Amino acid sequence: MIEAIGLSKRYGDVPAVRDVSFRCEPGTVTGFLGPNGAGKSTTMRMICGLTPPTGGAATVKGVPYRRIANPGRHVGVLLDAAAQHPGRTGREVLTLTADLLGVERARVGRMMETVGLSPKAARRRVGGYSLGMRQRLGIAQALMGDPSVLILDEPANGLDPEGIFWMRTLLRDFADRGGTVLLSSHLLREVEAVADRFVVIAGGRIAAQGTKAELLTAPGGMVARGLDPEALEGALRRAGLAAEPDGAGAFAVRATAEQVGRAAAEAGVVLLELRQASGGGLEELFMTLTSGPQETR
Ligand SMILES: Nc1ncnc2c1ncn2[C@@H]1O[C@H](COP(=O)(O)OP(=O)(O)OP(=O)(O)O)[C@@H](O)[C@H]1O
Repeated sequence: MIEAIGLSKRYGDVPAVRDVSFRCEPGTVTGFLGPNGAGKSTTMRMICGLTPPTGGAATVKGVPYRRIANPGRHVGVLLDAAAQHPGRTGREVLTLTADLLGVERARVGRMMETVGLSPKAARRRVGGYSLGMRQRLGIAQALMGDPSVLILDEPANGLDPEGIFWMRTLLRDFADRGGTVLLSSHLLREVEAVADRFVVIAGGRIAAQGTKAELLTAPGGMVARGLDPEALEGALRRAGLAAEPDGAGAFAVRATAEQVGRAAAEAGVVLLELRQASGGGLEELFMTLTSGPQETR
């Protein structure tokens, strides 16, 4: 289980993460979604004790990560696959990891096989690896200690479609055996097929969270188009409804159809279109939730 409770992080004037709370339960894969710069990496680094939060707290298996003895035996972490030592071979990296965690070296070969790194590839220096190979190596490292929790930041980056399919299967199996998985991506389609729950972050804040069904039926995410867009925007704001231009002349509004309809009627604004943003599926909802201006203050 992973729990983030009101996590916040400021870098000087920049609030990178604001009051982020969510839970990842055993047996599930949680997709942590948001555009670049939304605050995913900062949140994951706080969960893993690498970045101190400005506010809030996080626990993994009930305790702060830094208090877990030999954490690699409980939590597999892959935060930056590109950060491997370029001069070591893949096998050396994994052997060092095994020694560090105190697991038998025989596991190195097994993990190479699990992630699809051939013995030939494992003899090569990491400096010559593609990003996809580094991701596979990073996942092998994360799995080395036979953890029950996996925290992976953009693990699909650099993987080809076959690699993404492989990773999906691996993470699904891991969760089906009772593991807890948190994986981030800026692309919905990379995680949509594997995640049980989604946490969507935009501008450092949680924009939505829940299962696919919950997200698609949740109030909010209406699309409204008015004869006079400015008048509609003013009417929505006066009614206290958050509205963001969708770039195509309409507004994404986090409210119910009734709230939007009443706000328009009270202001005498003619509505040309009013529908659930989720009519276009999760992809459209994700775009709506994350398409607002990424305010940084
Ligand atoms: N060490 C840092 N110092 C200053 N600002 C930072 C630092 N790390 C992150 N930020 C800022 O915090 C915000 C969130 O960044 P973060 O890397 O967490 O986002 P992200 O969702 O992981 O995006 P990406 O996928 O591009 O890494 C951004 O505005 C970023 O510029």
